Amino acid sequence: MTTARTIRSVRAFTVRGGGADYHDQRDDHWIDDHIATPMSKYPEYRQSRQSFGINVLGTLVVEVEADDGTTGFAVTTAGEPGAYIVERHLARFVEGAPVTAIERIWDQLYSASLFYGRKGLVLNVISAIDLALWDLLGKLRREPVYALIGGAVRDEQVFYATGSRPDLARKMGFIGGKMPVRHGPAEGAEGLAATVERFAAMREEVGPDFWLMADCWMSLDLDYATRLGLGLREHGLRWIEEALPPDDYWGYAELRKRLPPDVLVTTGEHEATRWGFRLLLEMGCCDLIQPDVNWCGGLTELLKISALADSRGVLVVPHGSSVYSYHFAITRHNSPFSEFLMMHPQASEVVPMFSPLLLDEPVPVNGRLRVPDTPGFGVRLNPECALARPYEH
Ligand SMILES: C[C@H](O)[C@H](O)CC(=O)C(=O)O
Ligand SMILES: [Mg+2]
Repeated sequence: MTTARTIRSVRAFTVRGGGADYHDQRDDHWIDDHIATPMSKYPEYRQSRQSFGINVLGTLVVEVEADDGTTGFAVTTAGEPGAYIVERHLARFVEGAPVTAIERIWDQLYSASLFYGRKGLVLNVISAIDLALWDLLGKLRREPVYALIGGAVRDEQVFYATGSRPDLARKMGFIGGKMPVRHGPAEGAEGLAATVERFAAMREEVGPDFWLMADCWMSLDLDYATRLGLGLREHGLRWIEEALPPDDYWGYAELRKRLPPDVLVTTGEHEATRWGFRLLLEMGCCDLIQPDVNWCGGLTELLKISALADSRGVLVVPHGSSVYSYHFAITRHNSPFSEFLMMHPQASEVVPMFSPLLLDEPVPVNGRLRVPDTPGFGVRLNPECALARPYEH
């Protein structure tokens, strides 16, 4: 009986180069080529996000082992600081607990770290522990995680693609393409015009019906976001994403009021917990929410966030997070499509999102994916990726 099993140990490893810290790429990658950020006001940090440290953390791998030797694991963006938090603080709430005590463990992880956590790195760590526990439970019960949380509501998931080439994404069968905005307010009217021109040219390439979105990665201000949203609307903008810093709930609510209803305002990938998303929903900040299951608190928390959104008729379109969100989205009526982040340097091929870290990581084919029935999340760690364990306890 699974309920008799307990957790013998939890271990925290770090690894560099892609994986969950998907911004940790080579320097010829589209994802680090002059993309607007909150640091773009400083010219020395404008060309490369790695120059200000977007990839400073690296990947955290959390492994949980049951008393029968079965192991589950999950990954997130947290690196060595995350490993420290697992091994020196949060391990005590996991080791010795029943493998089924996922809710109680989550509450202890969150409550015990409230004095220094609440969002960001600590919630990334809690997310990885939570996802590792779900992976372990699935392996012990020999069920895919999606079957543990209510089962699939559709046969397959459809995807839009994020990257520099929506024109190629359309040919690969994706339902839409999301492009990074490359110029922020510091680059003035010229930068805004360049974004509109690039979007207009892409619209010509993809035709009138293919979804085109703009990802602003927290880089704009309310006035600029309003002008950009109106400018891109002329070329069929479907949504403007993360236009403002995540704490500016008031700015998002105002942006939502200023833009016409056919331009969706979206955000959420850097938000965490049911309370953070409740604020976004109750303040009317956005039309759909985009939590990242590796950052928002894990699957246990995302199920709560999703129910909140569903009660208000709001879609939940998880930020790209590979198998960890596929098993969630396929079970939710209000998650009818998902994001796939194009991790090929030129966005010209479909490669696994957390490559090279995971083996058996599924990818969309012709823009759609059937979630495999393999137990847990159905992936294995690539033994060729050298893991370090900096804070063994
Ligand atoms: C493309 C964006 O700048 C970022 O790298 C990824 C992201 O925000 C998303 O996939 O959404
Ligand atoms: Mg985004």
